[in-house]
Formats: sequence, structure tokens, C-alpha cells
Amino acid sequence: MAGIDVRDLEITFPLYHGDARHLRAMGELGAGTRFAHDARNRVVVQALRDVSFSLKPGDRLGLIGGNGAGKTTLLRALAGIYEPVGGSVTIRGTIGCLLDPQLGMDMELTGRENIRLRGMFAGLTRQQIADVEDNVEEFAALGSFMDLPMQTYSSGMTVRLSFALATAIMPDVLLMDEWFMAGDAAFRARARARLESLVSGADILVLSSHMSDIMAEWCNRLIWLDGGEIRMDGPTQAVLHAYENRS
Ligand SMILES: Nc1ncnc2c1ncn2[C@@H]1O[C@H](COP(=O)(O)OP(=O)(O)OP(=O)(O)O)[C@@H](O)[C@H]1O
Repeated sequence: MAGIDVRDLEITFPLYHGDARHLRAMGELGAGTRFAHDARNRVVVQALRDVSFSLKPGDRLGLIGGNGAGKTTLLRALAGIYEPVGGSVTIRGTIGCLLDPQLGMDMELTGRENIRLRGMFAGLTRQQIADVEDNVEEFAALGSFMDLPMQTYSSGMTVRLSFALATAIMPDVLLMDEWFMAGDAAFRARARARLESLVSGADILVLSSHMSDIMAEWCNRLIWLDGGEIRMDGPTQAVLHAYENRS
């Protein structure tokens, strides 16, 4: 059964260009601030701290919060891209990521080769891979670019291929950043229907968005992140209401 357990998660980033004296003078370094020293005495920014929650099948979690609150960092930690500095992240089930269009793509390979490789990693049969290939080719509509290296693609073409591929294989846990719902109007309309079937098919959804209407429509629980910490965790409407009326 799919599940997510996050316990006391802490993620920090070293600030190689950070000026510790300046931060200290501004009162920004030390207890109660976002900046600290790590064990090697480097100045670090605490992107996430003391983050704990569990998700079970049927949970549709939205992450909200202002710029720099830690939403992207949390999605990336769930995807296994960032290692926790403290605490733990446990995921049960297969993960589908709509986080970064180049994630998991080898830009030196063609679009078609990337599709086949992803299918093999996902443990699909030869026939299933052929089906995914047809499906992605039709949706991405890249014509002869399908057989050219991805480094020759425009950014819009890369988004179309990675979106089509990430939504062609149904995961247990779907992680999604809101900008995947951006793009030009024609693409958005086609993408929306495809996303809706993926969202309803996945056991667990974690979505980061600034759009309240998307949250209200797709999520049954929200976590409000503020300065890298959980400020509120509860049913969508209650958290949205508090977030929109924050002081
Ligand atoms: N690679 C990095 N190096 C240094 N600091 C980083 C890095 N990535 C994120 N941070 C810092 O971690 C904190 C959380 O950033 P994050 O991108 O997770 O926020 P966010 O909630 O997704 O913001 P936004 O809504 O603006 O995308 C910020 O203070 C940011 O400056």
C-alpha cells in the first residue's frame, strides 16, 4: 500500500557566497533565524526544519506558502533529489515526478530513446513500452524531433515531451509543481484532461501551487509552509481561509 512518512525533516543549503559577518550584524544568524552554522562551520540556510507528516492512499496534499517557504525543497526531498540533513523521508510505492522538465532525461539521447529508457526503468514489458511510446508521441506532437537528441529541443518542446512521458505511466505517488500547469493556452487545455485522469488514478498526490482554485479542486489537505516550517496542517478550506487572512 502506498504511503509517505516524513519525520523531523531538516534540509539545509550551504551559502558559499554568504557573508557571516553581514548576516550577524543584521541579526539574521543564530537561534530563531533561517541562517545557521553547520558542523563544518559553513553558513547554511535552513530550507526546511522540523517537518513531519504522513500520507496514506486517498490523500491529496497541497503545499502553500510564500516565496522561499520551502515548497519546492519539500517536493524535491520527497522525490529523493535532496538528502535530509536531519530526520527521514520514507516512501512506499512508485513515484511519478512533474517537477522539472529535464529531470530523468538524458539530453544527449533522442526523445524516443528517453521514452524507452524510462519504460525499462519502470519495469514495463516490451509491449507496454511500445504503447507508452505511441501515447507520448501522439500527445507531445513533436514530429520528426522525436528522433533527434533532446539538446536540439526548444524549452517548450522539452516540457511537452517530459509532461507526456511523466503522465503516460501511472505512479502510486504523484509529485507535482504548479508550473507544469502553465504553458501556452492550447497545451494547457490538452494537458488538463490528461492530468485529471492521472491525479484521480494515483494513490497519493502532493502538489505545490499558489493557485487557490486548483488547491480547492484537487486537494483534501493542505500544509502551509512558512520560513521552512509547518505553520498549519489541515483540511483544504480551513488552511486556505487562514492563509488568505494571514496578518
Ligand atoms: N540550491 C539552493 N541553494 C541555496 N539555497 C537554496 C537552494 N534552493 C533553495 N534554497 C533556499 O531554501 C529556501 C526554500 O526555497 P524553496 O525554493 O523551497 O521555496 P519555495 O516555497 O518553493 O519558493 P517559491 O514559491 O518562490 O518557488 C529559500 O530560502 C531558498 O533561498
